[in-house]
Amino acid sequence: MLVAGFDSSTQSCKLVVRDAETGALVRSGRATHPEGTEVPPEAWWRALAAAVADAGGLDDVAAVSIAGQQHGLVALDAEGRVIRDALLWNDTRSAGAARDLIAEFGAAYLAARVGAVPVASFTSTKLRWLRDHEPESAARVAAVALPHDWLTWRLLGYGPADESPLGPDLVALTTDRSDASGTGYWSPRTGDWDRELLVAALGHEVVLPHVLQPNERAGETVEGVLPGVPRGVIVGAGAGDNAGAALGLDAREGDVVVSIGTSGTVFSIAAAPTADATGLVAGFADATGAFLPLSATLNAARVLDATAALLGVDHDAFGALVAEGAAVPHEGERGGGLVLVPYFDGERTPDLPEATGVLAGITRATLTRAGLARASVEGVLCNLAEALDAHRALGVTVRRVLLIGGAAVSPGVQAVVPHVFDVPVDVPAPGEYVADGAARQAVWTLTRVRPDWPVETVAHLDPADDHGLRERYRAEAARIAAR
Ligand SMILES: Nc1ncnc2c1ncn2[C@@H]1O[C@H](COP(=O)(O)OP(=O)(O)O)[C@@H](O)[C@H]1O
Ligand SMILES: O=C(CO)[C@@H](O)[C@H](O)COP(=O)(O)O
Repeated sequence: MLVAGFDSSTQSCKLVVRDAETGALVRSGRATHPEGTEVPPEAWWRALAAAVADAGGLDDVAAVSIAGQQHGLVALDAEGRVIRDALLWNDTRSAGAARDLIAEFGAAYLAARVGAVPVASFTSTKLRWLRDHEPESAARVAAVALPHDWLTWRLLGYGPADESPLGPDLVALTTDRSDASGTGYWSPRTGDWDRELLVAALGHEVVLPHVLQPNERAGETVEGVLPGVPRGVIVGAGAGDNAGAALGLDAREGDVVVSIGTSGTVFSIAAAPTADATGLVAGFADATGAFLPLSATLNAARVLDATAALLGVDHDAFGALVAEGAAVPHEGERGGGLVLVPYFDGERTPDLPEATGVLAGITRATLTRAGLARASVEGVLCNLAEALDAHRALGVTVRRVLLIGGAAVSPGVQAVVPHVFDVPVDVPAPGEYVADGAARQAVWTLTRVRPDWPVETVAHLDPADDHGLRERYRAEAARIAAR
């Protein structure tokens, strides 16, 4: 018996088809998403269809789940049509709306009520932005969904009357605990939507998706929904991508997952909900019925992409340059060496949406290609290590880090990791762990038993001396925050 899992992520849609019993990868598919921080959801649906075609169809698959990028605002009108392009998690135009909501309710109050202090990424702030900047669109909103909710709805056959077999039944929208917890108007503590905060953000009531439990069915597919998708495939609840990755890795308490993809994320499994009034750690829910304290940064793999592009090298040559730079001792370098604070796209953790990156410690000796490559990796990792410390401050147990995401395989990243993280780091075999989590959920939904598939590790990195790097990074980051 086969199952399938999707990861509809920021940059692409990835699909894995796995054997339900052993977890063996049978085939996979992939398609790219458009660039930009506002995207027509239709592009995700086209990419999902292309990923299905790329994988040779799902005719032999018994169950499927969709995980996806969190927070994105999909606003639907009463006819089930998307009202405007979706504003994604990395769109910072709603930074002012986040400040307004915090001013109205208070950071500590919101953290206690919905587990997190809103930042520009959260759906609630995007709704407030819509109310304030596009009031005609805001007035037409009849339902609000997240990317994975909307894709699940479409896969079940719902959508505008002329585009879907089942038509625009908004009440058929579903989501899961993990993605609901990233909206800013769902409480991980009570498990309920917070409609007062929804109305405070948008200005009026709307239909919100029904929140499914981790192994609950969203429904099953019908005829004619998508080429390569037969009728009768069981559709699981889906998940936010980070909760999907935690499930895909079978992460347990004591494990902290650090992902270096489009976003940088640090998340851990917790038995009880968290509420961090500093806003550094969002108290999300996970995809197993537990909780997922999470910090997300806007600046991760793309900082390395940008630095590699500047240096005119590909990923492999960039990794070699970083490894070369990592061998250079910091001692004796006046100022201690280059420090790159990587706020290229503004930053979310810490909450500095208007910030830009800074390169400090420049001397004639330090400003080398290898030094710059190394500093870019160090900066991205130090930013994530600061977030890890914020988890510890909340009482999260940190026994080891699991390093995943597109850039985790880089030898340059792996050369720097021991000097930044003060706990052992395991690097699971390169894979699509978000899509794998969705596939595990599909099995769980189908059989009522959470699968126990193995996870292979390809590297184990023990902590090493940081040569004062974390302290120098902290000083430079503090200078930016103080501005
Ligand atoms: N060997 C590598 N070294 C550094 N970065 C890499 C490498 N391979 C992929 N990446 C980067 O990883 C990012 C994609 O990460 P991924 O986790 O797949 O994305 P997403 O966050 O969209 O799911 C891209 O920015 C890509 O350039
Ligand atoms: O905003 C968050 C988590 O809070 C991001 O993790 C998004 O969920 C996007 O993830 P990727 O597409 O980068 O994997």
